[in-house]
Amino acid sequence: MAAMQIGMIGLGKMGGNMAERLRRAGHDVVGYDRNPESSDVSSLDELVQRLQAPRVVWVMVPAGAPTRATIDQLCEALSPGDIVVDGGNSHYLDDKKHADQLGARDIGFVDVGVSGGVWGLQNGYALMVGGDADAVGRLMPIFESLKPEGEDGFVHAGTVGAGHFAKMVHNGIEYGIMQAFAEGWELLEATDIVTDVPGAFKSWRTGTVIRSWLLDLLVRALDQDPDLSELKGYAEDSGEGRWTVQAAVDHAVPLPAITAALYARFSSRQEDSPAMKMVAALRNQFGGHAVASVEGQHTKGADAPGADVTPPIDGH
Ligand SMILES: NC(=O)C1=CN([C@@H]2O[C@H](COP(=O)(O)OP(=O)(O)OC[C@H]3O[C@@H](n4cnc5c(N)ncnc54)[C@H](O)[C@@H]3O)[C@@H](O)[C@H]2O)C=CC1
Ligand SMILES: O=C(CO)[C@H](O)[C@H](O)COP(=O)(O)O
Repeated sequence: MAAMQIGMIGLGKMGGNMAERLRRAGHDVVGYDRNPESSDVSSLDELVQRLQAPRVVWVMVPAGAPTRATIDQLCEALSPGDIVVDGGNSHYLDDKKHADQLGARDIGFVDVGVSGGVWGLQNGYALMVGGDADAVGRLMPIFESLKPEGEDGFVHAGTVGAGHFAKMVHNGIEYGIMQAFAEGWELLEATDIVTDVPGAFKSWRTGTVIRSWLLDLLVRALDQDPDLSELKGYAEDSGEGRWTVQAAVDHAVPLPAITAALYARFSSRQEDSPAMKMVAALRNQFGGHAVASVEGQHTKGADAPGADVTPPIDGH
């Protein structure tokens, strides 16, 4: 596979390792990051000057405003025949705008959904590519070096936007799988029935229907902190999950599992649940059911006749 020259913008957890994987494969990589400590050049303009035309520049910065600003700058600095690759987790609807903006100057655009996280340097990166066949063909030596060894780990998913749409759905699935593992773990931990919870997860790594890399990573996390006591039950999201749900609404496709997983993250960020306060207040209003006060005590409803503590639920 022919060695190429490529500019990499954004040398963080992803771009830094991707640049290193490309260098190990023999490519000439010039990296630019706004953080001078990790950058090979002092500005985006210097990066462009260091590259020989026709240039390839891979953008690997946070999605949204940083990616848009970088593509605006590249549109000014690059020349006809060059190609810009957006490998960040950008919204798929941004891709058409970027392709049109760059295309007006005869600069090509390819969107790539990248998966592999901080393990990609050693394992390779799965790539989901959107763009026209000529541009994608020119980039194949780069893709071949980034992807994992073997047949899988690469798809030319369609025209511009298809790469990021595929990655968005991938991440939606990621939300659902993680949530299912997390809920299973909570149930096992909440009961005394299985006495070796980490052992149960370990045993599932081989031969089971649910063996997977996420399961391997779950086992690794429990090895490091067996009951996750060092963590708070708080999970951020960076956009892909909500965009998956938004796309599902736009196309009237039911995604109950992925949607629930997204909402579970929102719930994790609440110290208390305003909605559940209202549910408690309404139960108290109509049924005189006990509520938990902010002091943590169960109290009777002030005006409800005969309000008392809810009896235990008999599940059988
Ligand atoms: N971390 C992950 O597991 C994955 C991340 N991604 C996506 O890859 C992109 C990069 O993510 P990470 O490397 O994890 O983030 P990061 O925060 O580790 O790195 C981002 C880098 O971009 C630099 N940067 C930000 N704005 C810049 C600008 N205008 N010009 C030059 N450099 C700039 C920052 O200084 C930083 O070094 C994001 O779009 C992210 O959503 C995609 C797949 C997996
Ligand atoms: O793309 C990824 C993994 O495939 C990134 O790690 C992404 O940040 C995960 O999404 P979120 O931050 O919403 O959990």
